[in-house]
Amino acid sequence: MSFRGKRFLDSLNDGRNVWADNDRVSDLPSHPAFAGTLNTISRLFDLLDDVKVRDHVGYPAEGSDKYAHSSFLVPYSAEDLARRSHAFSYWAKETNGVMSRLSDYARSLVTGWYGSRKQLGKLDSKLEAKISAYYEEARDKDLFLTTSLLDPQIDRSKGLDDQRIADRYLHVVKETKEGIVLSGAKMIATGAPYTNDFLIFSFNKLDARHSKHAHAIIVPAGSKGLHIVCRESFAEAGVRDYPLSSRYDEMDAVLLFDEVLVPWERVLINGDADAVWKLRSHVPSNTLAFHQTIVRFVAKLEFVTGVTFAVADAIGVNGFLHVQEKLGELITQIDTIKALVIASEAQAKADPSTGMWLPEASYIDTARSIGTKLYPRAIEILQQVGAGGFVQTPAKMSQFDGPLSDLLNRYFEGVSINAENKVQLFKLAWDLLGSQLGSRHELYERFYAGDPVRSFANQYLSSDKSALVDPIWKLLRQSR
Ligand SMILES: Cc1cc2nc3c(=O)[nH]c(=O)nc-3n(C[C@H](O)[C@H](O)[C@H](O)COP(=O)(O)OP(=O)(O)OC[C@H]3O[C@@H](n4cnc5c(N)ncnc54)[C@H](O)[C@@H]3O)c2cc1C
Repeated sequence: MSFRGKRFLDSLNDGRNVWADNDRVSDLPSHPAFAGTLNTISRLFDLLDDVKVRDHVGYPAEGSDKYAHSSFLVPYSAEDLARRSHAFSYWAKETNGVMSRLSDYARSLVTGWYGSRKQLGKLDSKLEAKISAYYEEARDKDLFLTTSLLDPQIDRSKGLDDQRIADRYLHVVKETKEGIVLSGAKMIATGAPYTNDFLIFSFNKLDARHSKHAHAIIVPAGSKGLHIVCRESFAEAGVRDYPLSSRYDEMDAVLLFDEVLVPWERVLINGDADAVWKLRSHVPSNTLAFHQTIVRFVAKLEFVTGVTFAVADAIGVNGFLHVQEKLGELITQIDTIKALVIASEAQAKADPSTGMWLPEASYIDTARSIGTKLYPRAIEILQQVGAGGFVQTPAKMSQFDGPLSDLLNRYFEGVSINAENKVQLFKLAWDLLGSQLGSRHELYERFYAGDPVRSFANQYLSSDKSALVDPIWKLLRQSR
C-alpha cells in the first residue's frame, strides 16, 4: 500500500464512535463490516500516488507539491471540466459504478464553495476565510467527506414549531468561546463510518425564527459526543458468493449528536436561516457536485447492462425478440444519461459571478430526475431476463469443491459457459438485484437526489413556461 491509502486508514483512528449493532467499533479496517469497503477505498486513494494512472484521477494542485483528486480542481475551462468528469468516471468504473459516494460528490461541493468564496463571503464576514482554509486542508490531506442534510423521519406532517420535532432535529444548545454545541439527529449519511468530516446543513428552507436549527457546519467524525449509528452491514458475506456486497458496501448511518462541540473555524453559518438557504441552494457549487452524480450513474447503468447481457448469453435467451427489446432498452438508458452528460459539458459556460466553467445545470437536473425511474427499470429488466435463474444456485460457491461437485458441474452449466462460471455470474447478478445490497441500491437511486416527486415538480416550477406556452396561444390566435 502506498502513502495515501495508509494515511486514510490511519486517519480513522481518531476516537470516533461508530456503532455496528451494540458494538462500538475500535478498529474499522479490521472489522468485517468495513474491511472490504475500506480496502476498496484505500486502493482508490493509492491511485493518486501511482505515476501511471494519477493523471486519470488527479491534477497537480496549485500551491501544493503533489497531486490532488480532480474533484478539488476549480474549473475555469472546458479542459478543467473534462478533467473532473474523467476522474469521476474513472473512480466510478473502478467500483463498477456501485459505489456512489466516494467523497468526490461532497468534495465538489467544497470546491464550488471555494470557487465562489468571494460571493459566498457576503453571507457572513468570516465565511470566505473559513472556506479557503478548509478547502486547502481537505485538498492537501485528501480528506474523505460526506453530507448529511435530512432530518429524522419522526412526523413529516409537523415542522419545527412542534416542540418534539424541534428537540430532535439538530439544533444549537449553546455557544461557547470555542464554538457551538449541538444536539439532535441527522439522517442519512452514506460513508459515515469512514468519512473524515461531515458537511451538515438543512436540506429544507427554514423560517427565520428557527435560528437554533439554522447552521452550516463541518463536523469532524471523531467529535466527542457524536454517535455514528450504522444500518445492518451487508459486507460480511464472502467475496465468492457476494462479490459486490463484500467489496462495495458504502454503509449508511444516522448521526446522533449528544452535545457535540463544533469549533468556530468549522461553523460556516450559525443562526441565519436565509444565509443557510443561500448556501444550500447555491447553483455553482451544487452544479459541480450534481455533475459527479450523473457521470458516475453512467458507469452504474453500464455495469447493470453488462451483467444483463452476460446473463442473457449464458442461458440462451438473447435470441428472443422481447429479450432483445429489453436489452436494447438498457442501451437507450446508457445513451440517454451519457447524452445528458455530454450536453451539460458541451453547453458549459463561464459563470458570470465566479468565472467558474460550469456544466449546464438543466441537463444535470433532468438526468438526476429521470435516473430515479431508469435504475429501477434496469433492475426490473435484469429480473425479467434471468427470471428464476437467480435463485437456481447452490448456497455457496464452495459447494463446487464439495461432495456434489460432479452433479453441480453437470446440471448448472449454460449455453457455452461452465457451471462454476455460470453460477458465479448469477450470484453477481443476485447481489445486484436481490441481495440486501441490491435492494439498498434501488432505494438509493430513487432517493439519493432528494424526494423525486418534489425534484420533478421543481423542474416544472423553475422552467421557462412562457417559452412553451406562448406558441400555443400564438397558434390559437392565428386560428381564430
Ligand atoms: C440509500 C440512501 C442513501 C442516502 N445517503 C444520503 C447522504 O449521504 N446524505 C444525505 O444528505 N442524504 C442521503 N440520503 C437521504 C435522501 O436525501 C432522502 O432519503 C431524500 O431526500 C428523501 O427524504 P426522506 O428519506 O426523509 O423522505 P421523506 O421526505 O420523509 O418522504 C417520504 C414520503 O413522503 C412524501 N413527502 C414527505 N414530505 C413531503 C412534502 N412536504 N410534500 C410532499 N411529499 C412529501 C415523499 O414524497 C415520500 O413519498 C440517502 C437516502 C438513501 C435512501
